[in-house]
Amino acid sequence: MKVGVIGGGAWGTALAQVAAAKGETVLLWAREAEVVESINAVHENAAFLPRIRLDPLVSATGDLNDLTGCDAWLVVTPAQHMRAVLAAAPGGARRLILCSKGIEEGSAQLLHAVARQACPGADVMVLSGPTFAHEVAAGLPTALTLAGDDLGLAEQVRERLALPHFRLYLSDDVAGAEVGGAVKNVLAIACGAVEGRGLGQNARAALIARGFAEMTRFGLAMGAQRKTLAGLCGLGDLVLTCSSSSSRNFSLGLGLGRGQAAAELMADRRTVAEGAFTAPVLDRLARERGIDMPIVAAVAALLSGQARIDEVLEALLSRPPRLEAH
Ligand SMILES: NC(=O)C1=CN([C@@H]2O[C@H](COP(=O)(O)OP(=O)(O)OC[C@H]3O[C@@H](n4cnc5c(N)ncnc54)[C@H](O)[C@@H]3O)[C@@H](O)[C@H]2O)C=CC1
Ligand SMILES: O=C(CO)COP(=O)(O)O
Repeated sequence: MKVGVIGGGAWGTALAQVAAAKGETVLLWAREAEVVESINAVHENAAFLPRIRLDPLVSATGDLNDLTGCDAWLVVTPAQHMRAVLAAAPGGARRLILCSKGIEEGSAQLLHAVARQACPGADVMVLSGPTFAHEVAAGLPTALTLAGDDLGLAEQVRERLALPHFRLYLSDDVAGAEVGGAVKNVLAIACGAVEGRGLGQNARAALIARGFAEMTRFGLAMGAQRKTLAGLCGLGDLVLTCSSSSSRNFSLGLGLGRGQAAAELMADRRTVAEGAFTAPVLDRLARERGIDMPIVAAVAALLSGQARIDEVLEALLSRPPRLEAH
């Protein structure tokens, strides 16, 4: 059976390359005809992952029905479009490995809940970690968390995908694996804003540590395990994304920190900065559940245009002192 990849952005394409390197025949569904054409004709996704020559075992289709011949699907759409794409995909029980990072705005649900509703009867797992697509596609060493309720099934997936330079660590904490990736995107916007405003590296380190406290509070409230949040898919991904302008979320924050408006920065953007969509729903969830997430609230206010960078900074820096562990 083939491996299916749903989503022809940078990450879906890099994952297709990994599966092919393991000897799997891969069929990638892409929304854009030019991506399908480019992969099939010249073995490159020039639009989203340029200058990477794809393995001949990777082919592409624009028709979701062609995925019927694939028993495992790597789902790599932007979070906000996952439900619609899965609803349009052919039915039947199969293995879904969710590789996107975010919280659905309308339902305020994590993506594994969305996938279970869209594909009843499917086995749903989550693959997440510190993984810039271009490094993975270039074969550089990377380690990720693969989480599933059934560790036996997760082990079968690991056997099909893992490579010496693509290390998969198993976990049974599906919610924990998802929370880290969703929350770190919002915190990366904050770190980019700190950089853009010229606040220095001490401030960025403080923000990463206090951001991790927010991620942990939220994760525990969502049923995640603390050790998962402290692992690759939580702290690991937070550190990566908060320290590099290769991150789309960090670069969005850079612009905000320099005083540019979110609408201006988001206009004409072809690649996805998930944190911009996760921030408002995460802020709303935190308020509804009484979870203290001041950095997330600051990012949501900046993105909505309700506050300017210096206003959110003043609000954060004037918070009353308290015990660090709280
Ligand atoms: N790029 C990376 O390094 C990594 C990305 N991810 C996650 O993977 C997911 C996909 O991101 P990328 O592959 O980077 O995408 P990308 O930013 O490279 O490309 C944008 C993608 O969005 C799709 N898209 C736009 N509008 C759509 C719609 N209406 N319906 C369905 N799809 C639509 C495009 O077809 C394209 O595949 C995101 O959740 C991201 O957080 C996770 C790990 C690493
Ligand atoms: O999730 C990622 C790395 O793990 C990619 O981050 P960005 O979406 O911010 O580029």
